[in-house]
Amino acid sequence: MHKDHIYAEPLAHIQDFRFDDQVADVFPDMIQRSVPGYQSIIQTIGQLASRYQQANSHFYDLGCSLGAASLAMRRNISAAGCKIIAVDNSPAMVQRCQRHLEAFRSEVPVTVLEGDIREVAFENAAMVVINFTLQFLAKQDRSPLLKKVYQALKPGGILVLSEKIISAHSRSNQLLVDLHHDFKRANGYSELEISQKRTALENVMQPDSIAAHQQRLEQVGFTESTVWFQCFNFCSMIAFKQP
Ligand SMILES: C[S@@+](CC[C@H](N)C(=O)[O-])C[C@H]1O[C@@H](n2cnc3c(N)ncnc32)[C@H](O)[C@@H]1O
Ligand SMILES: O=C(O)C(=O)C[C@]1(C(=O)O)C=C[C@@H](O)C=C1
Repeated sequence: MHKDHIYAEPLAHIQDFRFDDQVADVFPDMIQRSVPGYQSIIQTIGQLASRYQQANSHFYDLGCSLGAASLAMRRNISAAGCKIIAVDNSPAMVQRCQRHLEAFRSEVPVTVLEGDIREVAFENAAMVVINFTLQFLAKQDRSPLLKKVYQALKPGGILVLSEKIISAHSRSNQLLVDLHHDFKRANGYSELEISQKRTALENVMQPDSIAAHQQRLEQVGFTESTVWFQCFNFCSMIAFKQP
């Protein structure tokens, strides 16, 4: 696995963070060392696919990167006529995702689409995963996407939404950010790497609070949702469409 050294040397100009070839090459190492609980979240997505699968339905992985969530779902789907659709708008990610999925054999078909999740049409879904991707959309684009997801879900279907979050209170927010930075230090990132990446993400990633997520989910039709995972300022929620 290629190690992430992208922000290790001082950069004269820190560009906005992009999911380009350089990031795609080190992505498994980067996300593992940056997101507390990432592996548990991926594993649980597999468990949820097993529980919420319905025959003849679609499973979407929106902002799939290298396809970790698609792989976890694929390993756990046994119902007939199911199909996974993984979407990402980064050509660097889509290329590698395709190769990654081809490296393992499975009966469950996966289609990898290069496209913008705001523009792709969804239907007949038993499960939709948006794992650390909604945070990269402009705030005004978040509700329309979630509304489209709600409408595409079959009765009894679920959305898994994982996000970096902010806390409404400044003292708790600062603590969660500090604990996250400690996590990064413990995983070998230097102060320079932490601060340069923070600057790179500043304009491209706008986290919401858990309350804002819950309110938005309710507004688009999800009458029930729950936080099933939180570690520091990272969380994962499940929203249910009534059976
Ligand atoms: C943090 S990564 C997601 C990680 C991945 N879901 C996983 O679990 O390993 C965010 C991904 O969302 C993609 N992305 C961001 N905005 C997008 C959009 N509007 N349409 C499609 N993909 C998008 C990026 O290219 C990137 O690969
Ligand atoms: O490194 C951070 O501080 C992050 O916010 C991690 C985060 C994310 O939450 O999506 C940001 C960009 C990378 O794609 C991987 C993970």
